Amino acid sequence: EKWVYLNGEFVPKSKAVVSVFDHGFLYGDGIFEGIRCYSGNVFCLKEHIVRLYESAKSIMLDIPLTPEEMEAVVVETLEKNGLPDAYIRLVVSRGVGDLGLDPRNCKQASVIVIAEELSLFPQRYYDEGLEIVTVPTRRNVPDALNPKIKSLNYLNNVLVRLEAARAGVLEALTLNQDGYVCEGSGDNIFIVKNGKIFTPPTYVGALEGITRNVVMELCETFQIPCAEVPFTRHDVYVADEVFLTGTAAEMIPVVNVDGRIIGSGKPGPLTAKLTKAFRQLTVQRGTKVPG
Ligand SMILES: Cc1ncc(COP(=O)(O)O)c(CNc2cccc(C(=O)O)c2)c1O
Repeated sequence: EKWVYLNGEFVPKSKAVVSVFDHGFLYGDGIFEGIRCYSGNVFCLKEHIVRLYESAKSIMLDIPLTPEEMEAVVVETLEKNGLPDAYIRLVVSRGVGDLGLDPRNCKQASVIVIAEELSLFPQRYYDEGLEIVTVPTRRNVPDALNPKIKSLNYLNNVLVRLEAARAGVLEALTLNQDGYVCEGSGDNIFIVKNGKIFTPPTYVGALEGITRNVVMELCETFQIPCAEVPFTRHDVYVADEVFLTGTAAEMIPVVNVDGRIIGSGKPGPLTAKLTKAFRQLTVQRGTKVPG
């Protein structure tokens, strides 16, 4: 049976429970990270931990572990479960309180680390490309809840994923309140046009994805011009290539958006080049799990 790290100890998966008075459950008052381990290498662990503690600071949530201790807990959870390839879900909630909203009544944050096998989209979509649609549900307004905070408030994302499912596709594109393209329900978007790459700036309302940042760094390495500029659905439709990025999704080509065939209708050459380089990085950059 798998082990889950729960508030300082490892418990069997079947016994990994939190209180109904946990404000992560009652109000979504908490933050999380999705991290991936490739052949014993926890990819970009430090970057994920930095984002976790920034999210915590932003919502004034005190994490009862130092970043170094948190990194060690992630590594230990992988070791304990003997998983060389895994998806890690790291959750920190405000913890147990009373039924009132006030977070000051929560004495101790809950810290949970889960390690599971995971593959998000079937392999053939990586080979052939995804079809996605734009959905009516807009992305959260940034000054209501900053999209750079990876919070447990994922109902907006869940509703987007529902609308994708109702449209018969696996992922959706969201717009912000001004009609600019934002991101998918759980991944960032990139478009390629005349050898240049574009991705929405986070102020449009997108999460600052770790994978997104790695791709932008790879563009620098390959001297491919890459800019964070707001763009619209029209720009997506007329792009030469489109792909999505995320820890769960990794890098996945998109070949059809709202019925418009993207470029040749096949995954594009720049997408392939960046994906190959990304794959090489996944076993190089990160923290090794001993044993
Ligand atoms: C809204 C959003 N945007 C972008 C990403 C990609 O960020 P990273 O490159 O740092 O992973 C995410 C994170 N991706 C994410 C989080 C939780 C669940 C799922 C799912 O698809 O089930 C996906 C996300 O939730």
